[in-house]
Amino acid sequence: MSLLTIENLSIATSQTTLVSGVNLTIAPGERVGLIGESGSGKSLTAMAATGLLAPGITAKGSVILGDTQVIGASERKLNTLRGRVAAFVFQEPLTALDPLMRVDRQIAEPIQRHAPHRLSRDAVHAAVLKLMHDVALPDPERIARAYPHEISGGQRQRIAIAMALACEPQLLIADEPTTALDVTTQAEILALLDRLVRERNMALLFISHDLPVVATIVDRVVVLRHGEIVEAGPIASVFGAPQHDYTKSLVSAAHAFDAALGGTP
Ligand SMILES: Nc1ncnc2c1ncn2[C@@H]1O[C@H](COP(=O)(O)OP(=O)(O)OP(=O)(O)O)[C@@H](O)[C@H]1O
Repeated sequence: MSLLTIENLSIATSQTTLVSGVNLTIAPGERVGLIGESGSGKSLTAMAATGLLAPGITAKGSVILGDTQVIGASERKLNTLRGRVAAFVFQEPLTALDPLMRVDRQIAEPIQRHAPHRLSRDAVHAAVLKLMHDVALPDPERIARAYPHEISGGQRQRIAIAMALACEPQLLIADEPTTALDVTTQAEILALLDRLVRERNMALLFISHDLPVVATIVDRVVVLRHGEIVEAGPIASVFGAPQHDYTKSLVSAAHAFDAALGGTP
């Protein structure tokens, strides 16, 4: 059974269709990339997966997350899925973090919200430190007491990942999680996501405009252009023998970049 089944999804404002005819399934433990240029509808598709579209934007078709039809579901129902069935990591960790709250309280919040019973302070603190350890944050006792502006961008993204992991989601949706980071930190965060997804047997929907980045972490890729899927398949075939002109241009741009860096053309 799949974890996420999107069928014939269209997303529109009252004026324009932004996404149309999108089909996408993700099985438990599967890693899928969603790629396309800026504005192609990647984020909207991901938001629709958990019913997070902004007011004034409507989705049609079918989105089944876990065993729930997301389209038309109540906020109350959707809140039981968010965090537990699917959790998000966004491009800019500061959007997920409250600038005025210490890191430990922010990680504690989803732990407490989803706990089946009230947890003691010590139990919450231990759970926070465990998550910080899982995302390989150095000096967790210090960082736990810090405010977001007192830590690096890479550390902030690790905190955002820890918060996403708090409720042990079956599907992690990572929307350009490394785009705002420098190249070295980008590689570290990718390696971390790769390890966490493997160790926790989570499924991954990884969104990026960057084909080489996607290729390092997913098995299968779906290419969006102007709100429609133009190509989909295992990473080796999409990379090795792209069919659509747009995908061909993405692949040759990636090869050209590689060649410029002295890699294999
Ligand atoms: N709230 C909104 N109201 C109107 N249009 C929107 C809204 N959100 C997104 N759009 C439009 O929908 C299209 C798809 O947006 P989306 O954010 O999904 O693109 P994307 O592929 O994720 O791009 P990026 O890589 O830049 O994040 C864009 O043209 C965008 O301007």
